Amino acid sequence: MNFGDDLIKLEHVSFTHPSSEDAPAIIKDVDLTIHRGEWVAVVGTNGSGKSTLAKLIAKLTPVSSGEVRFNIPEQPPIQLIFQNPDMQVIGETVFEDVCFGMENYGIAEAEMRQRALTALRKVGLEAMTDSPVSQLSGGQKQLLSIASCLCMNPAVLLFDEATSMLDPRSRHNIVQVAQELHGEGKTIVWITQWMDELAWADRMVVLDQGRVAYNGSTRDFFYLTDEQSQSCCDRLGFIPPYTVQVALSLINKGLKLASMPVTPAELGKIVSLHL
Ligand SMILES: Nc1ncnc2c1ncn2[C@@H]1O[C@H](COP(=O)(O)OP(=O)(O)OP(=O)(O)O)[C@@H](O)[C@H]1O
Repeated sequence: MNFGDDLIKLEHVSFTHPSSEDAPAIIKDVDLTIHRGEWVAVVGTNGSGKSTLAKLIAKLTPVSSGEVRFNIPEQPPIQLIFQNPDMQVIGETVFEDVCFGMENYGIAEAEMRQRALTALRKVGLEAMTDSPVSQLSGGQKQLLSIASCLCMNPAVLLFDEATSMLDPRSRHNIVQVAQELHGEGKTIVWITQWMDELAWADRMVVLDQGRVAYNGSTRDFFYLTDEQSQSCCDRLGFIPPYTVQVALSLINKGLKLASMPVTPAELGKIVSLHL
């Protein structure tokens, strides 16, 4: 797949928290480019620096050294959807909250209403449009903060483990919304701990103790092996998604697969060739 311009470029970015300057850097010498229209997944274990990297990419946190460069004419350039919705929910009612960011950008009332209702419908919150935010569950607040970001129509949507509080149906729904937006040309940065969420990414980046340990295709991450028959996924100690586990088990049983599946649909297609 071909992608457009370089939208965001991180060059030798490092970050040390100002409160613990003697401690090792949290982000270490990261070089990373995000292209227009790309879906980049970022994975890493707890504490590997994913949320810190997200805030550096969105320029919400200043780098300690290096540079983050934007080549994004649109306004707003980027919206970060946090892991914890309490970081983002501001309004008294659902409708007020979803309109808050748009008000700051001076969007006309009628358009604001239309964008708000469309975003609330997309995330499945339209029935709660007039509800007080205080009556929302944690997961519903997360859906609300996703809706608030969607209706800002940024060039880049950066989801920082945004589905971690959601039930499986809502999570599936949000992945579908992101897929639709990606299909329309939006750039997506998707930070996750769920290996099955990598299936939709054009490229994945693995963060290990603040460093980029892998930057490439998901297929190569799971299937490309070294002389010791270890994949990058094995070496870094991740457990591959169910689809890849099934494919590897078929290969171990001697089946020659026509190609290496990452999504369940790809696996289904390959297995059907052997029936
Ligand atoms: N305010 C702070 N002061 C000092 N260190 C911090 C601060 N906030 C985070 N850290 C440290 O930075 C490191 C990276 O944290 P970060 O939240 O970016 O990781 P993460 O990969 O997003 O983790 P998780 O998956 O658990 O959310 C951790 O070791 C954490 O302890």
